[in-house]
Amino acid sequence: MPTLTIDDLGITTQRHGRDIALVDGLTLTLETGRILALVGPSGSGKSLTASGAQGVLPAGVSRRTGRVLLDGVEQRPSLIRGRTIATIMQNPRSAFNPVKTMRAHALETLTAVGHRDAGSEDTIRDTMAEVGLDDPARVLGLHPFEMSGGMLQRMMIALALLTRAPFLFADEPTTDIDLVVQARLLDLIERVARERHLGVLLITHDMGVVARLADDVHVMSAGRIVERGSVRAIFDAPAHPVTQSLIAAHLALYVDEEAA
Ligand SMILES: Nc1ncnc2c1ncn2[C@@H]1O[C@H](COP(=O)(O)OP(=O)(O)OP(=O)(O)O)[C@@H](O)[C@H]1O
Repeated sequence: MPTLTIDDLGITTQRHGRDIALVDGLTLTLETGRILALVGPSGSGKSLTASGAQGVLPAGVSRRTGRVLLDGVEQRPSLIRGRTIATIMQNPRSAFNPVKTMRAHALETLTAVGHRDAGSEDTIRDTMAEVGLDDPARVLGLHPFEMSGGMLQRMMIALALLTRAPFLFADEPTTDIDLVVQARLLDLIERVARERHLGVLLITHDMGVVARLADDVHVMSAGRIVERGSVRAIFDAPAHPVTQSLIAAHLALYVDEEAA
């Protein structure tokens, strides 16, 4: 079973001339066919972990340590991006080029990963249908501004699937989307991940999403993983105070919703 390991990742920034650790000695392993949720409070380093593993850090931060291994063999981050790891991001609207159609985006994705051929248009349409986009032929001609956030997020999932990458990083994939559409998109991500046997790193601060989708959970706090376990073990017996407070916040919300 293919595995992807992020080994000893360390990311820093400079403040007042000194190095500050944002991610510190982080190691985790994804397996195909399993969904690993990386949870933690805002600012704990979840997004930097995902971007650092792919070598696409924002300005002002740098990777000091760390390797990415595929089945135990070290990989260059620039070579695994797209080919080994596909990504779904938080704000689909900002992920698309506003002047390009969905067809142009899809063809660009296939070209980038070396899968473009005579059957490309059929493959694209089939994949769009797989993620629930009705009338793919029409949608292929649309620009981002002609589509809803939910449609764009489905298209982003379709682009991720077109790469045929065995691993998927989903960073707060439904944060900017309304609640009903959110639930459908989460179900979709779970369905395609299970059907295609993907190894998923699901970044979220929402324990409801974790309970719904994940197999395993790693909890981050201040740049480190402070607790690891199966979803059941984490919910049944959370050991670290950060895990306990994430679960308490989730249960409080749940009780409020029940009362409303
Ligand atoms: N470009 C940057 N320059 C300096 N510090 C940064 C930069 N990007 C992120 N940080 C800091 O790194 C820490 C981790 O950020 P990160 O975005 O990974 O957190 P997160 O756990 O994903 O949070 P959220 O749930 O809010 O997205 C935060 O303290 C953040 O302020």
